Amino acid sequence: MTEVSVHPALWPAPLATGAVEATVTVPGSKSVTNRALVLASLAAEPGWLRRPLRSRDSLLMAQALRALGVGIEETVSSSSSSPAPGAEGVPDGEGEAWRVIPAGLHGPATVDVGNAGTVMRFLPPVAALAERPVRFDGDPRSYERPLNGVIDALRVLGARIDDDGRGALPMTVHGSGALDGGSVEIDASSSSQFVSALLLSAPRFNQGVEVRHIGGRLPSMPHIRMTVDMLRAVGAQVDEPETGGEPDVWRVSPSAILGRDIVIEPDLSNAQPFLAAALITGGRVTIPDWPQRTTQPGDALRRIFTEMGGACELTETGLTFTGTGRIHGIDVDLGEVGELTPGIAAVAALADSPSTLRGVAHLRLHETDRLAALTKEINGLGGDVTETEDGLHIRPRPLHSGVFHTYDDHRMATAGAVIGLAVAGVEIENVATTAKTLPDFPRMWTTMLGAES
Ligand SMILES: O=C(O)C1=C[C@@H](OP(=O)(O)O)[C@@H](O)[C@H](O)C1
Ligand SMILES: C=C(OP(=O)(O)O)C(=O)O
Repeated sequence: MTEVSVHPALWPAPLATGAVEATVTVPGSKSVTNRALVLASLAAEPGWLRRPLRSRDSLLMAQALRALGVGIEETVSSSSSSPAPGAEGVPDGEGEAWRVIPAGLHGPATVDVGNAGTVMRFLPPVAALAERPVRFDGDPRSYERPLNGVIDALRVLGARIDDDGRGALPMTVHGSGALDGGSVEIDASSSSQFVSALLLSAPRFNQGVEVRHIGGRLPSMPHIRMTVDMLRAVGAQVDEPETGGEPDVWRVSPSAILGRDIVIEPDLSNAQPFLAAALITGGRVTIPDWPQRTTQPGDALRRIFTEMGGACELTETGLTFTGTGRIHGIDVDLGEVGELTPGIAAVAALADSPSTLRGVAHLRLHETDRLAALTKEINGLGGDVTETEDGLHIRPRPLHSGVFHTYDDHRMATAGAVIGLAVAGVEIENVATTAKTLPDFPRMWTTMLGAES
């Protein structure tokens, strides 16, 4: 639905000429921003998001919610603007804030999901609470990404949805202004976002929801934890496996959602390429405001990149990661943190020993088939990667120059840039695709390298 550029330019990935020494401020988390937008839109009173991510995925989310009647006002926090009551810990002048003013949700509307999993999965339950039809459409790839868990579940919970029978986009949700809710079984082994989607809107369902996962292994559990934590922070009552509930069952009671004032954490998955730069070049990179406690999967990088050869220190001010220039291979199950796979594969291709990345078969259904794309592109530079049933074997080889294709996948682009630090002549096709979650990536990358010692 959104225009995709036909002849994206090649971006020469800069080669590192020394150890990277930099402090990199990373914009807000996509996953936290888009959950916060949904919850604030369903709330009983206005709320604030401080330091939200402004990227394609979050702007599509905001645009869709506005189309359903929600007011989302963008302001720049400064001493001249009046801070919301209770806004703590955000100094004046520190970036943007979005004020979200909930309203009666209504169609008719068309939602462009782009290729955002969070938009295509989190918004159909919201549309089911709206009056009148809401049509969902998106990039060609969005038609191929699984949505059946959400569509089938919403039908069981009382919604009327017209799709073409494939359980995928495009589709129309015919909302009636309310949804019964109740109990539903889903197979969420292809995406944790099915569970998150149903839970996020559930306080507003007449009977709340009970979601029971009945399929194979559920990926990305930290993202479900994030959903549960954020629901509890807005006053919802949630029973879930990790706090004594039944395994694979989540329950949300009907309740009002409180309007809150929240500061969005930096996106730790988008910190990954910058940490990788320290690891690869034997440098040191600091990411300010790295949270002391978080449900973001990117926090696992502290452990994973340490095992691959670096060291890190988490202080009050942020995370400092230091590399030695020696990179070790790793045998790791990434099922909980699948979105880190492209960046880890890039580092693994430069290591001194082989790696096995497991537990990520569902990545075949992400922005692109990430297992096929990583295999093809790393091998295209002279690498030796093979796909397994649920991941990748990566045997490091001397790599050479070439074009690294991205398949409209932001994390392929940043993975290619990481390889380009160590391999001369790597060109990234369509680096602009990083705009999905990190629009300023090329400038941030060259600024970081400008600070090489
Ligand atoms: O809920 C979320 O914010 C996300 C959940 C994960 O999706 P999958 O469970 O489909 O992998 C993750 O990969 C995606 O980047 C963001
Ligand atoms: C899988 C990802 O995104 P989405 O939210 O579109 O699923 C990702 O960002 O790595």
